[in-house]
Amino acid sequence: MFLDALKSGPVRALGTMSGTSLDGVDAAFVVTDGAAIFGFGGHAYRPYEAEERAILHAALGRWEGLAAAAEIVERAHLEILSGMTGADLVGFHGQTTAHDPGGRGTCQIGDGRRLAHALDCPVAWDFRSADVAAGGQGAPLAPFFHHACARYVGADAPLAFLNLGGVGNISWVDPRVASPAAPDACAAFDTGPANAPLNDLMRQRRGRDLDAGGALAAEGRADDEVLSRLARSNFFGRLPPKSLDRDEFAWLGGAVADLSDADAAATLTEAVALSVALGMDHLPTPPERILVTGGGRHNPVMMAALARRLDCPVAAVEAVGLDGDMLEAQAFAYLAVRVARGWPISAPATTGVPVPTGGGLLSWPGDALEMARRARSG
Ligand SMILES: Nc1ncnc2c1ncn2[C@@H]1O[C@H](COP(=O)(O)OP(=O)(O)OP(=O)(O)O)[C@@H](O)[C@H]1O
Ligand SMILES: CC(=O)N[C@H]1[C@@H]2OC[C@@H](O2)[C@@H](O)[C@@H]1O[C@H](C)C(=O)O
Repeated sequence: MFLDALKSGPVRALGTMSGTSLDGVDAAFVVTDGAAIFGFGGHAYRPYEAEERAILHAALGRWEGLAAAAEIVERAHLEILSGMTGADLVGFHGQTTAHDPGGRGTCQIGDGRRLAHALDCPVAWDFRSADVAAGGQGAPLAPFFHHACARYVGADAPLAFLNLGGVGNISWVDPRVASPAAPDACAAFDTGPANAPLNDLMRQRRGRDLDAGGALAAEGRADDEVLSRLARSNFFGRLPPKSLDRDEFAWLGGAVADLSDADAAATLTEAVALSVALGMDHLPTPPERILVTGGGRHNPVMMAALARRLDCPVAAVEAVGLDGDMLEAQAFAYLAVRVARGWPISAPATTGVPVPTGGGLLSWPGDALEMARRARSG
């Protein structure tokens, strides 16, 4: 069985990600023992349909009344995962609808017990709640995986992974340190807004999901006043660890309201690079280079702005043979194995949790039956 396989070495873990940009579900295999990565496997993507996306959008910022959204998340995951056979364990990220680690906590939807039952496979899920309950930010959680990636690709000096999804986050990792939970192995934080404000602008003004290829931003000029206002935001002066809710920089939408479509897109694109640049001083040492992952790396205007504003080389993660469309799904495959082993998935320098902390729930195929039996008898 799975636990025996885990004792004897690497397993095939299948991770999923449904991120803040709400475009769809990514799923990807990683072969790992929860420490080292031994290889990557197949992957798949299941976009949310327009109707599903509308319901998920309406769920953002909400803490209750989320049954319809949770059902969509579970159904979409079930569809994609049932077509991917051979997993020993699934790492189900679910969907964050609201995130306020210093206040109400974090709201994660999607029930891993149902998936475990339907897929007949153990499922690790609800990765963030325990970290928040222990006083951490609950995010970012990818740093331990990024650390393993740096070792997998043979890096021999500190480098940084910059994820540009809806929100931006950066992991500084030192591959010379063996354990990701060691104090000097990783440092991470959310950098600020990434594609979320730009996507929202495109939806409102152009009825599109994104500024494909940065085409609209390329026609415009970034507005210095809006960028200066952004730079004055308290968020950038705050020391890490720190994490963001998707819509914490939603005011940017109002700030560009009087600009032309192209200038507004150019400003929101430049805002991403500016936010990252403002975070660089918070890294322990200058990284050898920054490897960009997530959808933002497909936007050449955003990538050019980063290259212009940062003092170190910037490249997409493909430069070291990784897959930037799947890295987050792979992260939750890797973290699932750590959850199953009872190993930490976060540390003081990644989420601000007081000590390296495990977390995540592990559900087995029988758990949903037990849950239903209890509900009937109770
Ligand atoms: N070809 C492209 N041109 C411009 N932007 C793109 C392109 N492809 C993707 N993007 C941007 O990347 C976004 C998706 O990024 P990604 O899948 O990394 O986000 P996510 O995982 O949902 O978010 P997060 O990492 O914040 O949870 C899209 O919504 C879009 O804004
Ligand atoms: C609360 C939450 O879901 N945060 C996400 C979000 O999307 C990007 C950024 O904000 C990051 O903090 C995190 O996801 C990545 C995968 C992480 O935990 O590393």
